[in-house]
Amino acid sequence: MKPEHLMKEVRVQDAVGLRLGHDLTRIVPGEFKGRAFRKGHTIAEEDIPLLLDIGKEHIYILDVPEGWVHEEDAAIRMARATAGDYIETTEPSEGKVSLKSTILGLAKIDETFVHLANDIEHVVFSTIVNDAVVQPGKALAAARVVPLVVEEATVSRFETTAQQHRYRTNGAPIVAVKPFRRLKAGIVTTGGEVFTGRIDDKFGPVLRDKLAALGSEVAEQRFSPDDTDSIVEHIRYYQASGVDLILVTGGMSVDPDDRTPGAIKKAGADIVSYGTPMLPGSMMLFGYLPGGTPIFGLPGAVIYEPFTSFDVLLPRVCAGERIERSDIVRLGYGGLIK
Ligand SMILES: Nc1nc2c(c(=O)[nH]1)N[C@H]1C(S)=C(S)[C@@H](COP(=O)(O)OP(=O)(O)OC[C@H]3O[C@@H](n4cnc5c(N)ncnc54)[C@H](O)[C@@H]3O)O[C@H]1N2
Ligand code: MOO
Repeated sequence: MKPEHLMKEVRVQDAVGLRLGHDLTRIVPGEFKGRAFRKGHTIAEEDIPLLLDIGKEHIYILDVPEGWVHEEDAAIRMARATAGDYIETTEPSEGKVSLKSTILGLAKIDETFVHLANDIEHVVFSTIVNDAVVQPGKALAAARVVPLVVEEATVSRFETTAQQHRYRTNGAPIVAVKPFRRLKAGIVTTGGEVFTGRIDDKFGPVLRDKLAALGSEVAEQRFSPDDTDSIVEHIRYYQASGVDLILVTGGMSVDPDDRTPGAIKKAGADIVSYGTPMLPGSMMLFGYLPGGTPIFGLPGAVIYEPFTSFDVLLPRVCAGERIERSDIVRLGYGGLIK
């Protein structure tokens, strides 16, 4: 049985008093795109001109038989099967249900599931990318099916795929948001030109803004000449003062005065990676100090470029994720920003 045989087609002029089988969309370029009539709306005499304006000479009156699922019910079930922590689902509109964040946090989306789901014929499960920073109200995913009604098997296959995913991953979320922790960061700003006051420091304000945007803060900023032992001393000071995160700025590339990577190593850090296959931000270093405090070596580009490898890794650190070398290796693909 084809879906079109499940629906009764009625001329709009004959539809007064009947209930609409699905949302009807109106598009006026530059002005409006949205729902003009809601599913279930009882058609009145005065609706007929607008129905004709949006190109409807006939409408569907729907009677969904056993074994078939209306697009709205399908979308609701798909959203329910995938929504995890800090996600709210919208009412269906034009057959679509969105999964929106209720908080500021890190988007967690399982890419493997998304591909498996969209391999089911008629399923549309569209998401943003994993590990993006999301604001409250931001949609992470939207679910719908293509025809107005689908076979029950389509929806139940989607639900089973979601269940199997949970089983396979020990309950990992399909679409969820991880809240950020409130971290206190200590900054060590290197560079003789800043230390001696030849130029004004630009790293402090940039890092304060980036941390504040994620709900964290700078506890203190200390300045150091390009001297390994001095940098190590500042790192140790922050370790003793118990900050959650240490950011060492400048001196990350190839000049003889670039001491930062050596100093971070000398402070005892386990270096996850010096070098990040993203541009800009390729000279970034990331590691963990004994005791587990994450430490970044930040290249000069962070004060100039709005989006670098630091903007990819900082949110993950704020969300409490442990960064492995494989996470950094994967940044190369799609990592050429500029
Ligand atoms: N021959 C090569 N040159 C460069 C390489 C390379 O691999 N080979 N890498 C490039 C990349 S990528 C970057 S990023 C930059 C900068 O690296 P550094 O982290 O070593 O930056 P610095 O040399 O310390 O400073 C560069 C520039 O930025 C100014 N600066 C630094 N800190 C501050 C501050 N706190 N406030 C204001 N301005 C600051 C500094 O005065 C310099 O003008 O290297 C590329 N070059
Ligand atoms: O480390 Mo640099 O940030 O690639 O410009």
